[in-house]
Amino acid sequence: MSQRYAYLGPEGTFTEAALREHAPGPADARFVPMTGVAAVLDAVRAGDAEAGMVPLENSVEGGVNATIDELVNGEPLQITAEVALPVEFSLLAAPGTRLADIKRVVTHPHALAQCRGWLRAELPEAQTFTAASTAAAAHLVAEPGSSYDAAIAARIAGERYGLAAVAVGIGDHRDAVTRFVLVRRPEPPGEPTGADRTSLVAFIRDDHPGALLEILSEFAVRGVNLTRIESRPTGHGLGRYCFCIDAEGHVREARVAEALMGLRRICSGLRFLGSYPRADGGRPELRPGTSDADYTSAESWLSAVREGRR
Ligand SMILES: O=C(O)C(=O)Cc1ccccc1
Repeated sequence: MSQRYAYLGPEGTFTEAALREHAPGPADARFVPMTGVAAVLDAVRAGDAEAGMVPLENSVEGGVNATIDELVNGEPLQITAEVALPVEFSLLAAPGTRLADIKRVVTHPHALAQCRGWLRAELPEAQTFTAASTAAAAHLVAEPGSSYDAAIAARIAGERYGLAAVAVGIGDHRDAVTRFVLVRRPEPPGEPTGADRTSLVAFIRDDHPGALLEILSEFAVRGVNLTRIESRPTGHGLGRYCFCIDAEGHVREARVAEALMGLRRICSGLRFLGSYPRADGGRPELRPGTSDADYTSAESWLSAVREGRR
């Protein structure tokens, strides 16, 4: 059966480029553009798509809240793959438009944040507006009688919507990288590759001194390195946060499994978001005593103690 991949559309988004990098066109795959992150995730939840690609975080601007909040609060989904993509932003407008003509610029909030310095220097008078994606912004600019003069998007979006590049490479950080994730309905995680990441959301049981330290300790004592930790409001009152965590390793590895069980005991809620191969291929540096073999040997020792075999 043909696999349907939903993605943050319309055609020409960076997310589409990430999806094409992940699934470079098995003949039977269908890529389905959606109008927003929530629509992508809902299509997967409803079974209208087998998988969905959405942006998760950027090396300059941090987490994409629309994605994170959906993964934290919506009906559970599981991350099964990630793609890290360098992004290059272009200023796109109707052919013949000069920089001096541009008064109203539209794009995705993350693109805006990453081109702020360039806009301040080159278009200090321009008003900025946001759209559901960079390609959605390009589409808006291309509409007849559009109220926007230019969009910030991938150059390919300009080609797709008949816009010309007024400026290219306008991001403030040349080496900006965006991380995209492929989500599916919950399923048993794949086998560890040795270079994996585990994502989860931890909810503190009650606000008390050291609550975050307790969460971190569950990883620290088992030698599990974290690659991201971000607090997000739970929506249940000021000062109430959950922690979105990415850790090195796989839930099928003992040290990660034990850390997760520790969190499960001390947190009011714990949402497993997936164990999947890292895009950068990074392998954890194992601390002494934290390998699967060390855990197995400790379990055997405990059994011996309990059975009086010492
Ligand atoms: O995929 C896109 O085009 C988006 O609009 C999301 C986005 C925005 C900025 C950088 C990477 C992805």
